[in-house]
Amino acid sequence: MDSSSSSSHSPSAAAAPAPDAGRYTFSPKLRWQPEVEEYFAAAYGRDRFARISEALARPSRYSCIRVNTLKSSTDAVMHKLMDLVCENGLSDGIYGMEIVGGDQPHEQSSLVRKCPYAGLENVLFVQGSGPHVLNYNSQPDQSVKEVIVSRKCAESVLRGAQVFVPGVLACSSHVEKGDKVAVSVAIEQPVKDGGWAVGITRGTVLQGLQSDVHYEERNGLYIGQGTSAMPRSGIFRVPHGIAVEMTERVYKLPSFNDVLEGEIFLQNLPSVVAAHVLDPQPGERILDMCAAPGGKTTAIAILMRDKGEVVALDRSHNKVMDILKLASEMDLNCIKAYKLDALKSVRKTDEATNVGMGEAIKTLAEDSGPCHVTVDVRATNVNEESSTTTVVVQSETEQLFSVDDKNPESRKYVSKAELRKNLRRMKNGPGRNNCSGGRVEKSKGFFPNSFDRVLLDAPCSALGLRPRLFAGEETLESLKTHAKYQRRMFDQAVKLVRPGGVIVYSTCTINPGENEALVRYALDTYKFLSLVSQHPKVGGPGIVGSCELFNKTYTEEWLTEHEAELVQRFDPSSPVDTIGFFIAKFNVGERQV
Ligand SMILES: C[S@@+](CC[C@H](N)C(=O)[O-])C[C@H]1O[C@@H](n2cnc3c(N)ncnc32)[C@H](O)[C@@H]1O
Repeated sequence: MDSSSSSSHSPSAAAAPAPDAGRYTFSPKLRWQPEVEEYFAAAYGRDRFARISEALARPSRYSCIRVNTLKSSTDAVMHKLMDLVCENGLSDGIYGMEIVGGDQPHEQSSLVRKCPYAGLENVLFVQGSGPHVLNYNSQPDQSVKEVIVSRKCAESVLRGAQVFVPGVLACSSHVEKGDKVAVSVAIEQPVKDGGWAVGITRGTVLQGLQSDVHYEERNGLYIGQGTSAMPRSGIFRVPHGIAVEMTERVYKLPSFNDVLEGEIFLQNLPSVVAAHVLDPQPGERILDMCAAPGGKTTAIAILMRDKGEVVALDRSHNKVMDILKLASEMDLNCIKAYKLDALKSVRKTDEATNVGMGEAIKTLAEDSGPCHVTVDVRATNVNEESSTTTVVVQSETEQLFSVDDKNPESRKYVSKAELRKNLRRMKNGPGRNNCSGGRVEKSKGFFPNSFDRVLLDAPCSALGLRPRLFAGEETLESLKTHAKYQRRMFDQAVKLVRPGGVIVYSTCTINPGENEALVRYALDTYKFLSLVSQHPKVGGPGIVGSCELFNKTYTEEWLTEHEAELVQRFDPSSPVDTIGFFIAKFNVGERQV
């Protein structure tokens, strides 16, 4: 759609102080629902919450890289990355630009460095930089062409992406392929009758920086400068593709696309820490309840030296495919990924493991007359927890059949080659994945007490992810809904872990209702759980006490001083400069029957 309306960008209360003519810095103000702001201010104190809010609106100034130590060493990867930084220009533009505040350019040699925290020797940091001052006035007589992008698009660009076609909201009238364009972001603003609106329709024509009556509103919201990859008409006509190749960015982070694939994984530091805190041991059986895209799953498998079993669940088919793809890239064989709603991950004990299989075999035996039935669980696709159980049955006449336990009547001839393949799988372990050609296995769930350790990296409000340019979509009500969902998931985790086992609970949100209040619920509900200390410890303590807000219509219990010291809370405004994240670790004692 190519609207001919001129810019109607709504007034922005998020505007920064007026910049020098043509020089722009990035200084967005993160907006919250007033009731949520009130609640967080009660939890953190107003000043600390303001600092957190400010930090959330910009990206971390470094990239964290986890090394696949089964394929390479941290030292070897460090040297390769240093070479890449120097030779291939991963550091393009990290130097030589004016930086606002104290974050000055680094020496090339210190761009890649080892993570300084004990226990995280498999982690490297690659330095980025910003915020940089943007200057559009190199040719003052020429009017500057502009592109305004959506908030989601801008958040990706701040993390290093290009501007893709669907992300463009508005553009100057005569943009041609190859033109230099200034890129800014349209962020939701409060509207008179309540709620929020972006106030700009896709296809809007912009009048140029100086002549556009609204250009002042975009102060503080410029994210960089780029070269248009197509004319304006294309940007609003084609469905996908790069619209603008960024050449100058307000924050610069080196790009790792297709770099050392399988050897490294770009991952937030707290996520790496969460996998280490779980402390998985080779040979154990681990459950990763909400696993996609598999960042923590693969970290766990590597810590186990690919020995044992990591069961990775996600409710989305495509996301399970992502896990399997990542496991395959990293050459990890101990990961088994299934599509399953984690809220239904406990299988009832009265469903005996092999009922389906037994029935299937009986039916077949009765049907085929006397036969010699061989069921080698390891040699076949048999999976007690899978809904596509396949049993290979060998009759006296050496014929091989597979029987689906959902449909015992069904018999399918299985070639000897297939059986040999299965035997090979038995020898080589469970296989890199349980899907081929896009097929993902579903699971019926797992029996109680069947895992040594469980990681519940819960779906959450994600209010710790950064950069985040708007937070008004979350209300107190929606925050409560996340918390209820997490409790139900935690209930499942408690059933699945064996006595003597471990549960690690984590989220990427700063919301105490999904963090400390979950821990309170866990400890008050399950007396056999104990909160334990964590290694490595990088984050700070949890939040102590409780809150009562809005005439006691909103109350929440958090932690005691002692408990707060045992959890890890990653504050985005701390010098560690990570996303907002929370980790709690529980030891599981004997249940009282
Ligand atoms: C925080 S992300 C997990 C990130 C992952 N642990 C990692 O480190 O790469 C949460 C995931 O939970 C999944 N999810 C949400 N509800 C679920 C459910 N009921 N059962 C299983 N997975 C669920 C989402 O699809 C999403 O991939």
